[in-house]
Amino acid sequence: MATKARVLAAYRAMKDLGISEQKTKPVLKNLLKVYDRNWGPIEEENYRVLADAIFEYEDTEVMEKKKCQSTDQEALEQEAQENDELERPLKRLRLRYQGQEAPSHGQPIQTGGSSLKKPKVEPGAPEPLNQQSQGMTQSPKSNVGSGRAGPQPVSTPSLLRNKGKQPVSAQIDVGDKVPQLFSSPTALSGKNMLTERTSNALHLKEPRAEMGIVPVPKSKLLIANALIKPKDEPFTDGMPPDEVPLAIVHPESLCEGRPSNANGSVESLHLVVSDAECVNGVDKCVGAVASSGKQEGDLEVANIPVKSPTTLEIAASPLGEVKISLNCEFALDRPNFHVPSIDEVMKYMEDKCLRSYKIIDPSFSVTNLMRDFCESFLVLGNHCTDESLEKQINITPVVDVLKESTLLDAIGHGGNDGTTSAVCSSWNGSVNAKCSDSVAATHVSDLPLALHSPGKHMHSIMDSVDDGCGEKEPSSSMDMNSKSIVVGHHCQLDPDEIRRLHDVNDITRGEEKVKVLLLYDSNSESLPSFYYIPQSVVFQNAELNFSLSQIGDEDCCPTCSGDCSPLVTPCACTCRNGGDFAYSSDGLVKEEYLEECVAMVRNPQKQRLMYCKECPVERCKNEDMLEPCKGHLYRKFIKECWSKCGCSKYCANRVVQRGITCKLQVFLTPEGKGWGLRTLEVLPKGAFVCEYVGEILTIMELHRRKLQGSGDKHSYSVLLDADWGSGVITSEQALCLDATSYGNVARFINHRCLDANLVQIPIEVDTPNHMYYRVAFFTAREVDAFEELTWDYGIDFDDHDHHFKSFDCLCSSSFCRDMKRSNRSKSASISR
Ligand SMILES: C[S@@+](CC[C@H](N)C(=O)[O-])C[C@H]1O[C@@H](n2cnc3c(N)ncnc32)[C@H](O)[C@@H]1O
Repeated sequence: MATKARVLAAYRAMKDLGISEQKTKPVLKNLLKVYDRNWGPIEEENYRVLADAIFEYEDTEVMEKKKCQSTDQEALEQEAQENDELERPLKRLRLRYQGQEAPSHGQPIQTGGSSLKKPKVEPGAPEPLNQQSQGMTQSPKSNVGSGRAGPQPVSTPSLLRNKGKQPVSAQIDVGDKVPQLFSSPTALSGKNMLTERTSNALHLKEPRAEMGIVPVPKSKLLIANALIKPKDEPFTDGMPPDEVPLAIVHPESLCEGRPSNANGSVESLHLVVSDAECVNGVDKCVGAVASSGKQEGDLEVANIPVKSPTTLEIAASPLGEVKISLNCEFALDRPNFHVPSIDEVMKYMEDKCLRSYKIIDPSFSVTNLMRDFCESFLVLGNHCTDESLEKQINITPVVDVLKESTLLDAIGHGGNDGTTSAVCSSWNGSVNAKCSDSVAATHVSDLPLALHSPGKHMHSIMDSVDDGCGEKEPSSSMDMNSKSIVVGHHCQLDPDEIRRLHDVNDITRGEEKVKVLLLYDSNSESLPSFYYIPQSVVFQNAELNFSLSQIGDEDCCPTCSGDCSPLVTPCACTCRNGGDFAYSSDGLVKEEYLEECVAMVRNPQKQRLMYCKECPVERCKNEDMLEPCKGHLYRKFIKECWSKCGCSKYCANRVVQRGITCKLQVFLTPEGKGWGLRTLEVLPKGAFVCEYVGEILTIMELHRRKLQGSGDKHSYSVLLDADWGSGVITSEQALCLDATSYGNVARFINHRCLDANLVQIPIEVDTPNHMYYRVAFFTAREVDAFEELTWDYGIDFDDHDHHFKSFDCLCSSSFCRDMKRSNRSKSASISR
């Protein structure tokens, strides 16, 4: 790009941030000097460096003015500190580009006349003490605010503005055990299969010493981290003293001699780290409570003293519930305090972040920041990846905590999407953000995993939610003050129930490259029990040879390399596809190929049926009185390249084996077909959707299972009969896929007569013997986002002995074979 165009683009970017060209010009000039006219670092991240430098410049100007006005020592000290801070971002910037696009060193950075010395960077040189202590805030959470994983070129808020104060962010240590502060009586008897506690308890690490902050012994810190219930808040009036809400320790019972103030509600919140006497008192009492037993699965509390009088509390459970609670008690000192709307607060915070913390990322939002915060907690707590939790957490503003139902909605019944997160603010100045991962989201819905009333003396806000175990505490037992802690208890579940607990955010439980969502609401029937498997597995005696030796050179292309598709002469694999590639370069089944496959299924004239001499299906039914074969549809195969071929995994002739790539969702069909599968994005014609995965069985075994009766309402089997009729097939060779107990998303695809939007194509990957092949579904036409995906099961609705349990077809296709059948029988009965 020409320099002029680059300059104009930079002006434009700054203008978008409300920075005038006049302000931008001198700073840009200087930055170009600093970077030796190298635009790369300046243009990066939407001119972040430039914006940062302009802000720095403005700050410097303000400081210069201050310097002129202020003469006393204090002002000078402050300036020194601010100068130090000011240098740091630039130092980081410079360090970042050192050795690559290195700006010329040794030049002073001129920002609009104010000369900023470039800090000397000496490798290995110790950093000044205050910088060290600030560096300590650069735990993973330092990046959480910006929602970025990597190091940030722009100073984080805590680095710039938390001048010498105790760090806001807690250091979370995983694996290091500390005693849990709160417990419930049920912990003693609790047999909780799901919440077996591991050593990865989340807790706070003692902050390292900072300038001006006296290190607090760990025991005292733990006390400061204790959740203390405000003494007499309206909802607890009349509550017997022993009815202490779960995880809330009444301060008066803990800190004797510590008086409450006039309104009785503030004093207890004032937990100052250095308040040794009370702290000790609390320590003992809390210790006593803790030793009474820890409820596995409880939320564990990490309470971070921000700076009195504000307390940040984080509660997390091994099930992945994370709750953040911020108590801004100074609000209580103000009689005119009103509860602002969460939207208002978010907006205000975003402006503040923009102004004060110089977060200029246009996608920055406080909600995201909180979500990232919770996500980080879950990541550290679960030892899982960010990716696996990515965007699972929803923050839902809920303001009116005085309405029980609203709060319950926010916490327990967070909405139809199954999420349970909430941000609540209350009249007493506490703000809660709660989020839970998928299991938690599921268990507050109607699925079996549910909350269990912890007993008479302990109440959680969730007690009023039907726990799914038949226990429902009256809502009067609910203590609204306990909202800062929500503790989940779980029923004992049998393995079958556990299987039912599908992760609403990804029913594949990470088995696929993409997540498959479950649209679940509390009115939904439960998802049938099954284990998600991404690839078919062989059951017992199914005769299936996966050995490499059976794949001869004629069945693969060992001499190919890279991608087979650009080859002029089709390779051995593609020869098997009629001498041409079945897939286009973008992975779609080629039009002609697809049309042929579709016609074979849809068009009766083009349908070719093959008849077995001794049909295995009939043999299953009655070997002694063998019925003639009813015919099997001839299908066109696609042969994909495979590991024994010389080409790479990214060869265009490998589509199905790469797995699902589109966004899918399992949902409850409104017509009454049960669960179904739909796409969340537009799919072009010929796109691979998914493979039908299940247990590879002999059809004898399928028949046996059918006779045994699984009790399942639905059937989940597919015959692998595309090559039957070519000779005598033994009972061991006649195979099918059964996805009843083990399967993938395909088990949710419902049937549609004739004009279904998916077509089934048999795929040969690693087994040249067509007794086994993969069953892949491709779109027969372009499919709209949110359209249900269907395929024609090929059911003859007149045949009641079909391997599929008969059902009344609700496909609503105008070609519906079942409808025609029922019309036929209706007209037959009329004519009789
Ligand atoms: C492979 S499963 C599909 C998923 C199933 N709906 C579920 O909830 O798990 C096949 C079963 O779904 C139901 N089904 C599929 N297509 C249907 C249709 N067009 N009309 C009525 N029921 C259908 C039948 O009970 C059938 O046995």
